Amino acid sequence: MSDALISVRDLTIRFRTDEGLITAVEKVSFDIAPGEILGLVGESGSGKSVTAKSLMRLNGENTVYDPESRITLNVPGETPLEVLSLRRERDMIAIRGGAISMIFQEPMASFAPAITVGRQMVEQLLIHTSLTEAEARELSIEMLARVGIPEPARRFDQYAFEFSGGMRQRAMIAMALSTRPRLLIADEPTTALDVTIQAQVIDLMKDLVAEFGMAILFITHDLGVIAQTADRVAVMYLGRIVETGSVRQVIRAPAHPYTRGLLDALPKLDDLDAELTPIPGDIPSPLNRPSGCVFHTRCPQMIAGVCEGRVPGYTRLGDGHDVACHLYTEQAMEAAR
Ligand SMILES: Nc1ncnc2c1ncn2[C@@H]1O[C@H](COP(=O)(O)OP(=O)(O)OP(=O)(O)O)[C@@H](O)[C@H]1O
Repeated sequence: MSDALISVRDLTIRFRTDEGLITAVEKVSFDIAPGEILGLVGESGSGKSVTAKSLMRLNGENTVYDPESRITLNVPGETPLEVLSLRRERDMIAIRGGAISMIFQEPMASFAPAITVGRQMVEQLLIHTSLTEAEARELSIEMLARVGIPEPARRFDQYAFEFSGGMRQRAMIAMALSTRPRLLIADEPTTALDVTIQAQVIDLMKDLVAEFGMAILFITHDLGVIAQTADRVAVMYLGRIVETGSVRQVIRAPAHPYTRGLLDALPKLDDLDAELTPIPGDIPSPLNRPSGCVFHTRCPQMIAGVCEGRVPGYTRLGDGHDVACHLYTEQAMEAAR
C-alpha cells in the first residue's frame, strides 16, 4: 500500500541462541498510515517488542531477519527507505530518534542518570534537526510545558530521578516528540502508571497525534487500553498476527478464539461479579513452537486433524478485518455445513 507511512511485509525474526535458532516473529505484515494509531496486543512473549524494535533495527546482534522480510518507511516527499537493507550506522541515525521515536514502559531507561533531562533533550535535537543550541533549549522547554510539566524551565535543569513516575513518563514523551517523528512506538507506556495518570498520558498521546499528524504503534497486553487508544488493532500470539481489524470490529466481534480469550479475561464494567476466565495454559516457549496453528495447544475450538497440521491463512471477514483461523477456512466451513 503506497500511502502507508510504514509497511511491514512477511517479517520473520529469529535469534541465534545456545539452544539453537529460535523463531520469535513469523511472517508478520501490517501497515500504519500517517495519523493512525495501531494497537499491537498479546500476552508477554508474543513478539510485540521484538517486532517494534525491528522497525528501528534495535534488536541485538544475535538477530536474523529472513531474507523475504521487508520494512519500508515511506515519509511523504522523501525516497522510501528499506529499513532492513540499511547497512551504515549513519543511515540508522536518520531513523532512530528522527523519523521514528520510541517510548518505553520504564522511562528511566530513556534517560542517562547523570545528565539533566534538558541537556539530553537538547542533544537529541542537535543531532536530528538544524536548530541552534538556544532554539533547541527553547523548544525543549516548550515541549515539557506541552506535556503538562509545571515549571518547565526549572525542570529542564533537573535529573530524571528528581521527577515523579508520571512526570518522567511525560518528559520521555516530550523528548520523543520534540524531533517531530513520523512514527512513535509506544511500548507499554502506561503499564507502570496508576489509572488516573494512565488516562492522562493516553489523552495526551491522542492530542499529539491530532496536532502533529504522526502515527503511533501502541504496544500493550491490555485490550482495554487498546479500546481507548487505537484506531486499528493487530492481535499477536507466539510471533504471529492472528487477527487484525478496526478496534470496533475486533472488540465488538472478535473472531479468533485467542482474541475472544483475551476479551474474556478482562473485567466487565457492567457485571463486576462475573468470573474472569483467563486463557488456560501458558504461552509455549519459542523453542517448542507448536506445528500448524500456533494457538492450537490452548484453543478451546481446536479441530483435530486440521489445526495441528496446517498454518491457517487469512480469511477476510469484513472491510480490513482478517483472521488466521481454520474455523473460518472454506474447508472447515464446508465441513460444518
Ligand atoms: N535477543 C534475544 N535473544 C533471544 N531471544 C530473544 C531476544 N529478544 C527477545 N527474545 C525472545 O523473543 C520472544 C518475544 O519477545 P518479546 O519481548 O517481543 O515479547 P513481548 O510480546 O513484547 O512480551 P513482553 O510483553 O513481555 O515484552 C520471547 O520469547 C523472548 O524471550
